[in-house]
Amino acid sequence: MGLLEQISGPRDLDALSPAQLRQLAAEIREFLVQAVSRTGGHLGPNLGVVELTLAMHRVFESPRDTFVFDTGHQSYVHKLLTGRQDFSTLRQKDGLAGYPSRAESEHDVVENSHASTSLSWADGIARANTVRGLRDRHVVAVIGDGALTGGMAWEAINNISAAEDRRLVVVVNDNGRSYSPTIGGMAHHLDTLRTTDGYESFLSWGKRTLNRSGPPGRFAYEWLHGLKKGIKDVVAPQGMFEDLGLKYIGPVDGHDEQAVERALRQAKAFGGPVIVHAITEKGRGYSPAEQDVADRFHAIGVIHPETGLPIAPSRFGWTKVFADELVQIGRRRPDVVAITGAMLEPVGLLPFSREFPERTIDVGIAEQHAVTSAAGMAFAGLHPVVALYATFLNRAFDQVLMDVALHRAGVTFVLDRAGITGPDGPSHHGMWDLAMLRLVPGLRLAAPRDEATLREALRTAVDVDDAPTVVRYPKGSLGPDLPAVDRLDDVDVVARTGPRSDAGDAPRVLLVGVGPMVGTALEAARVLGEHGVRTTVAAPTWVLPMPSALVKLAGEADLVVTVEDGLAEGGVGALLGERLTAEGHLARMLTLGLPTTFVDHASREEIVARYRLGAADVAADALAALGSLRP
Ligand SMILES: Cc1ncc(C[n+]2csc(CCOP(=O)(O)OP(=O)(O)O)c2C)c(N)n1
Ligand SMILES: CC(=O)[C@@H](O)[C@H](O)COP(=O)(O)O
Ligand SMILES: [Mg+2]
Repeated sequence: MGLLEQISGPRDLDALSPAQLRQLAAEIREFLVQAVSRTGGHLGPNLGVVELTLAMHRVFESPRDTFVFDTGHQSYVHKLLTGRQDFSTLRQKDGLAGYPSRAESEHDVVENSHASTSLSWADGIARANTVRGLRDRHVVAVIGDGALTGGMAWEAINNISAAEDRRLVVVVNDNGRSYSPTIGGMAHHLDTLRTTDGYESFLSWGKRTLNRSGPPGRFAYEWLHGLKKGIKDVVAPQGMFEDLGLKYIGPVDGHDEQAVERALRQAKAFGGPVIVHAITEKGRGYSPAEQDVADRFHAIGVIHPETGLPIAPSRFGWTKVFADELVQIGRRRPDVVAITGAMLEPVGLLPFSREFPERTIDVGIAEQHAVTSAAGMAFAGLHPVVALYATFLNRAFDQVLMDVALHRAGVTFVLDRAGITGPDGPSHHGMWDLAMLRLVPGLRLAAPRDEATLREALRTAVDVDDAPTVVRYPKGSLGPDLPAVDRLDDVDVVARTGPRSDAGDAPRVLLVGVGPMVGTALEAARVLGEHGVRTTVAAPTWVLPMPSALVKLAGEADLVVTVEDGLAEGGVGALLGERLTAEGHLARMLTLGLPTTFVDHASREEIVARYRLGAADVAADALAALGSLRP
């Protein structure tokens, strides 16, 4: 029996010797590689925090002491040490969540997975502990160097540093990378702290020299100490954290469990806010990850554990088409620049960055800054394309509204992973974008249904220079093109099914598919046609503002059914309903989409089935609604 199987909770770690802890770390790495290669997940980040997490659980006493993992994608080791060793259903329906989950364990607290929030959470918890007189409880926040580029982290540090009595330990897990290497002044500062080789070797040279010349006198030690302080200011300008009032311990080798323990014990004893700077390596101990220059296996699909090669082909067809079209636009338009929030490759900007490195801007995990900075670039004559995952635009709503839209800035937002995303769970579904963005005056939004409309929408979007434009599309593979059979102004009709339009009094249904749900609408229309229902399938690419042609078409139908993979309340269907009512049409409507709830992790197909968004269910609901329409 291995050591890992004997760990049912953190206190089982207490009796282990340093040698046993090293063995346990090796077992955990082997477990992670085997388990995550079967399900997919955040392998690289977790391989990097094995010793760190072991040390945290030995020095502190979770759940009495609170652990907050920034983003939470690096919490697998924590799960293993807190009674969750069945990873067979990781990120699958009803299985283990890919992030901390309060439903799973009392050891999990923050499950939001949007980066850079951990220090605010930790500040709040520690403040509450102080107010409630719980002076012996500690809060430990683990934040990556990437998450540390986010504005919220600095708002929190500003508060934490002013609170001398707060029992708060900030562990900076510094692997030098977000997905790709972390950028900016903050990253540079950490880099400087990390590369104190000159300083450390000078010090050990000093110690060796003194030792060789016999037992050192007091003077020699004072000389060494003075020298140490002097050089440290020159070689390792660690002043920033300390100038802010935070005690700084480090840098410490994050893969030396005993060294991390020592640093954490020191931090615990200090009694006020402390930063422990740990240097780690993403993907540590698994050579395919260590050698992966792109992202060190940040988030993988199913792979062969021996080789690290993917088992399924690439899943991101929409992203690839965007990537290709943007390069073509970039060749024609020298004013077009691309902005990413630390996700160059996942959002498809790698090809653009290779061809136009000077026109590619990685702002770090800083979506709010990305948006307002884009407004500035638009003002100064550029056309920025801000490429984000849809869910991460949520936090920059105010900037879209007040900086871009109010100033009529020509900025294009490309929202990947819009709608249902799947295994990353509630925080990652990009399901709020349509309901949120419809409130922005002047904003135009396209939800392309296939490759051709994605390319066309992007070209149209970058031509708009006096308003925000948005192109949103889902995660996953791209189906075949769905050409129009007719076009009414700017609304495509992609099918007409059922009896001919002059055939008696057969009911007329308008099915409206939004983006990837056009395929679903087409299939549902085929079923309705077989039931003798005259069905028109409309596929408006530009859904905001609401196209008048769509309102007109809807006004002529007996039943209007809208299908989208965003919120039903407040989405495109709801907006169409409002417009119809405002214009005096009393069409019967079914607005199908996601309920206003947090949608758990599961595959896209399972979520579609759960919320009755598959073609068979759409058709059945439409037929039921028609039944209730009959006199
Ligand atoms: C607001 C927000 N933007 C983007 C992301 C996507 N994202 C997830 S992890 C990650 C990189 C995090 O880097 P770091 O904090 O250094 O952790 P590491 O993966 O290196 O351990 C990014 C950009 C996110 N989770 N939240
Ligand atoms: C964005 C984020 O947090 C990622 O770590 C996520 O898990 C990756 O998901 P994709 O597989 O959709 O890129
Ligand atoms: Mg990092």
